[in-house]
Amino acid sequence: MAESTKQQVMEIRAGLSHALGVAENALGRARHDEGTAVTRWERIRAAAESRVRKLGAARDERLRSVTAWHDSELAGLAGAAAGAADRAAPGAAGETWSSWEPTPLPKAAELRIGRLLLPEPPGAGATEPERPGRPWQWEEGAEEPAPAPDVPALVQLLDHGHVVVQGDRKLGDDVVAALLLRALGTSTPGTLQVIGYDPEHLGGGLAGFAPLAPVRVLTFVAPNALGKLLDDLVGEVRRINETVLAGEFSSLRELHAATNRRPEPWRVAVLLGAGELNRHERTQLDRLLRTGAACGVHLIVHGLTVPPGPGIECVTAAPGDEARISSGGDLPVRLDPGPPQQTLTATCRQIAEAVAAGPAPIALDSLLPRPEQEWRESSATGVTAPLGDSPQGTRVLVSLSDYPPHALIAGPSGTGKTNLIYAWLGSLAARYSPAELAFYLLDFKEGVSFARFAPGRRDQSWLPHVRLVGVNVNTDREFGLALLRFLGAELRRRADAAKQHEVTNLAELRAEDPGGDWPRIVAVVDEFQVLLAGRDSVTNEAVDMLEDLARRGRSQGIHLILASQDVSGIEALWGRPALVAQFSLRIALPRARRVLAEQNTAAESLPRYHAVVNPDSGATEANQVVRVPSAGDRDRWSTFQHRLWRRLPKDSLPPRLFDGDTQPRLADSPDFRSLIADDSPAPAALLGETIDVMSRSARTVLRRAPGRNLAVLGTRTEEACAVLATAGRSLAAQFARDGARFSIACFDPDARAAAEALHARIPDCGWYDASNVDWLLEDAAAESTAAWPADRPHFILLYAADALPGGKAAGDQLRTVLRQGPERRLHVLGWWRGAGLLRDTLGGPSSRTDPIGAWVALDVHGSELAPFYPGAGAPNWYPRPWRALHFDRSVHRGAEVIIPYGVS
Ligand SMILES: Nc1ncnc2c1ncn2[C@@H]1O[C@H](COP(=O)(O)OP(=O)(O)OP(=O)(O)O)[C@@H](O)[C@H]1O
Repeated sequence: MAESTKQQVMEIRAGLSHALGVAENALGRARHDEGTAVTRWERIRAAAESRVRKLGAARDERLRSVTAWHDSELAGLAGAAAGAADRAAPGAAGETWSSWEPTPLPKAAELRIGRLLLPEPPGAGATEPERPGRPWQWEEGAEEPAPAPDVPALVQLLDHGHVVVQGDRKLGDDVVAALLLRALGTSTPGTLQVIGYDPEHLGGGLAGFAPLAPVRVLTFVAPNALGKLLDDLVGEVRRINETVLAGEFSSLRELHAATNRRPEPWRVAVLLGAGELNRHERTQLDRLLRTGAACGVHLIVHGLTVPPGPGIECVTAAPGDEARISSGGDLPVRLDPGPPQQTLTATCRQIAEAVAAGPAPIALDSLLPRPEQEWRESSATGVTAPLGDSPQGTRVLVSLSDYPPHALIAGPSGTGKTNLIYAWLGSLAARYSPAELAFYLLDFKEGVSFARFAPGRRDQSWLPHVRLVGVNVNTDREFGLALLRFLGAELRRRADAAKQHEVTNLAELRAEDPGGDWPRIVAVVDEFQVLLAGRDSVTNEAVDMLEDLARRGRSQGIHLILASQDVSGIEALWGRPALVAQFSLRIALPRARRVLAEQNTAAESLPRYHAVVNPDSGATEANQVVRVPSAGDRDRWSTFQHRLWRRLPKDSLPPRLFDGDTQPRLADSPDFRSLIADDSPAPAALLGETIDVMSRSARTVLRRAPGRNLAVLGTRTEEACAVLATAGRSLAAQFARDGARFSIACFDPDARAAAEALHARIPDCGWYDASNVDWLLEDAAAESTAAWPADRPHFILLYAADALPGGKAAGDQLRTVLRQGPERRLHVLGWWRGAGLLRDTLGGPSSRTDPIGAWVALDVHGSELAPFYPGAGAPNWYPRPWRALHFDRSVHRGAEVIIPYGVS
């Protein structure tokens, strides 16, 4: 038993020990599991925390970007609104008072009265703390969103409607003052008139604008005159509708946009508290509210109830954020303070001064049709173009046709005569193409006023209609004659064509010959009194030709415009009543005398920049007052001219420019350029440029015949050398290398350089001076008396022939050459430094002068030339710089003035 008990104990012990081992194992595993679980739990917890953090950051980031987007979107919209407002209210219309100054604008703008208070972005103000609050969520250095721009509160007045101010009286007064000042500051002085009605304060409400009263930019009506004011304004509206808009336009704004004209001022009536209106006043007010704005009549009403309506902006004046404008809906408005007193006074004074100085210029554009309408008119029966507006706002049209055919313009210096001509030509040039209308322009004034129409160094364009421009012609009256002769020739061409087609005037000729070149011609001669000054042959010929052109040009489409500072003193004109009568279109600038009829004094009281246009020889009933736009601005003119010029075909020729102040160049002479080396038996020596419409060269033909020598007379070395150089070069150009012989002899050291220069230009030319000229003369005298003419011509150019050395023997030889040489093809082209010295060479006072068949006189008086001039008289010649008198007895009836070619 004991054994079995022991056995049992052992078994139990073993069992217990086993159980203990198992339990310990289980405990160890459980502990391990617990450790694992704890680790896992901690990991999971850490991950969860990190995710929460990340989600928070992502949420914050998202929130931040949504806020930023919203802010920038709002700022963008506000910026766009501010930009639009800037465009709608540029310069003085929208500038804040701190930097405000008047800036007249080309068209009416909206006017600022305060600031629109746009909704604040949620990021701003109260919501600020919600911006990223944790340091890691806000990037260092990131830009704060820009503050929302200031969006002005604008109201429309000029060319749009009326403004009614209600609410706080004092703030309302500031609004009225701001509106008025901005309206005045954005319009050109004088183009806006203010009429004040202030029964309570008797004008005190507009006291700051008082400087405008003396110049009538501001007028007040009496407390009991509201009815009359409204009646007057209604009357203006009716007149403007009837005569200015005339059914063609629905408003002045439309008229302005279409024609660039603004013939009527804006009239702004400020009604400050009117009490009760009677029925008539109410009706008239309603009419104005309905119809005034189209005619530039606008009302600013303060302290009077006006029901809302189209075109009426209602401003509710209130402090803080309580103000409103009807076009702004519910958006609150913060009103600007009233304009600073100093700004107000200074601006009003400035405007008053400008108005007192006279009306502001009107731009040339107001005369021009739209570009797409240019060159549409036909000149078959005449040319008609506006010259400006009448004081009543209607356009004043000026015509040249069968009646009136020609115009006389007068205006004392500085009254705008040249400007009027520019404006008229511009107005015509825009309407008629160059095929319909051609201009010939001559200005006898010193200066270059017509030069703008021709290509210049700075601007290569020209006015396409212009065929001829003469500037600086004050000393070259002959150029006036040349123009008249040219027009006379054109008149004959037209008359012949008319005869051929059996018609009597240009309109019929054009109908019969549609392919012909028959533009109307308008020839303008500014300061034409210079042409008719003096009792000489130039004046006589000019008046005769003018009379003929004026009489017959009418039906052939040739129109003359003569302009002068003072026509009253032009004897040659008033001595020919028949001539004056043809100039039935009269244009008088302020204070012009005698151009209108005797009793017609309209020009005496004309304001600046105005003219009286009278198409009926100055009869008072035909007066039309016109305000002439300014055509003086070179840039504007140039833009206009370029536009027309670009329409010309590429190969169009520029107009002929005659500038009396510049020396022509031989190299530019078409006659010189066309010379060919054909060994002609009748070579022509060119001498200088003729004063002519075409740039022709004066010439003397040196054929084999007695007397075919040329003498240049006078002491002016440079000019004498220029004439001889032209003659020598042009002759040389007509011969092959051996075709002619040239010899140059020079006896004046001052001329030596020029003589040598010519010598260098002519191949194989002989050179002689005092030391060896005897060889030349001996040889030449022998040739001159030979039995047969030489086989080639010999041209002897003598510089200072009067200083020929060699005494009597040499003198005799030279005489022989002069008398007999030309028949044997020996020609002398000599320079004598005086007409008497030439006479001495020829053998003294009783000698014959016919060996000198042609001469060019420089500083030699007409009377000294008598022996070399046919008939009893002497040519009418007073020396003037760089001009010469040319006479060739084989072709001329009288001498002609020429311009030596510059040395180049
Ligand atoms: N209608 C106008 N509007 C604005 N400015 C004008 C107008 N007419 C003339 N002027 C200006 O007045 C000045 C004198 O004008 P303009 O040269 O045409 O006068 P004028 O009578 O031809 O004088 P002058 O004979 O001395 O040349 C110029 O500066 C010109 O720009």
